[in-house]
Amino acid sequence: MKDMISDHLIAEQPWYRPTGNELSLFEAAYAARMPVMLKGPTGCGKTRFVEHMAWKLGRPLVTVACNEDMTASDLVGRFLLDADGTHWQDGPLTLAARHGAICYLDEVVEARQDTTVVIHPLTDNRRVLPLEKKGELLKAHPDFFLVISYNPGYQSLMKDLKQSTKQRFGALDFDWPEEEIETEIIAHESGVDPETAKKLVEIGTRARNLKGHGLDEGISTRMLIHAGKLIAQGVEPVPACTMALVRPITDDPDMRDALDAAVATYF
Ligand SMILES: Nc1ncnc2c1ncn2[C@@H]1O[C@H](COP(=O)(O)OP(=O)(O)OP(=O)(O)O)[C@@H](O)[C@H]1O
Repeated sequence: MKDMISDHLIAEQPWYRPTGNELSLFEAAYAARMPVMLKGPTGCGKTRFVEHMAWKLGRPLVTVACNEDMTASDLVGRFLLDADGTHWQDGPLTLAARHGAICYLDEVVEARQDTTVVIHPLTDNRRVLPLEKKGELLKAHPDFFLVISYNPGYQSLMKDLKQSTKQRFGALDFDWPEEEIETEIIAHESGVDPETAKKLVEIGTRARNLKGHGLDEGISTRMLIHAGKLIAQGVEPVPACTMALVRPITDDPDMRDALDAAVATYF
């Protein structure tokens, strides 16, 4: 089991460009063992930030992509039957709590509320995880730390975290970086020159202004990086932007025209 957790250690520094004081706030929260919620739209750097922090703090990182079919057993663990009989297998949350990893529950709002409540005893000063089926009360390793991500845009009355869950966390807001910083990120991650990266960011800014006027979500940093990677592969900028930025985000013909026009302004 020790070996399984060492698989989660991050050997090389994941490049992360800070956009504010998030590094020091996260470190302080970690030192205080105050669970952290990263709030922000899809593709704005939350996962990269957690990876960077796990590397910086020297902790293994166990990531779980949450979904509505996920059960408490998927997080905590279950008995498995094999040729030698039954044996217990820790779920990702238990693995992290037992060995002192950072557990990152990505898009936690996707999980049903009856699944999410299993984190409650781990996120207050008890720091325990009851493994009811196994009859074990696991005391979390002193280095165990819980991080969740949450996209406020997706929230609805049907799908939201309970107040009793929210109030266990400190929260850091993530958003699209300032243009200068996002340009640096696009250039670094995709390999395009800074001038092209700047144009992509400007297209992104225009498209983000359409959010709420026909677009559900703005073009993410991730999508701009995709466009940059196609350009770095030798694809002409217009088809690269059409493929990476316009086509994935909307099927509405008027919206596609508006985005195509934004691309044509810069390339
Ligand atoms: N501040 C940043 N420093 C370095 N890279 C960044 C930064 N912000 C965004 N990126 C880049 O954007 C990509 C997408 O970010 P990331 O995967 O962290 O998004 P996310 O917010 O976790 O999205 P999701 O909620 O969909 O998982 C990263 O792979 C990275 O290349």
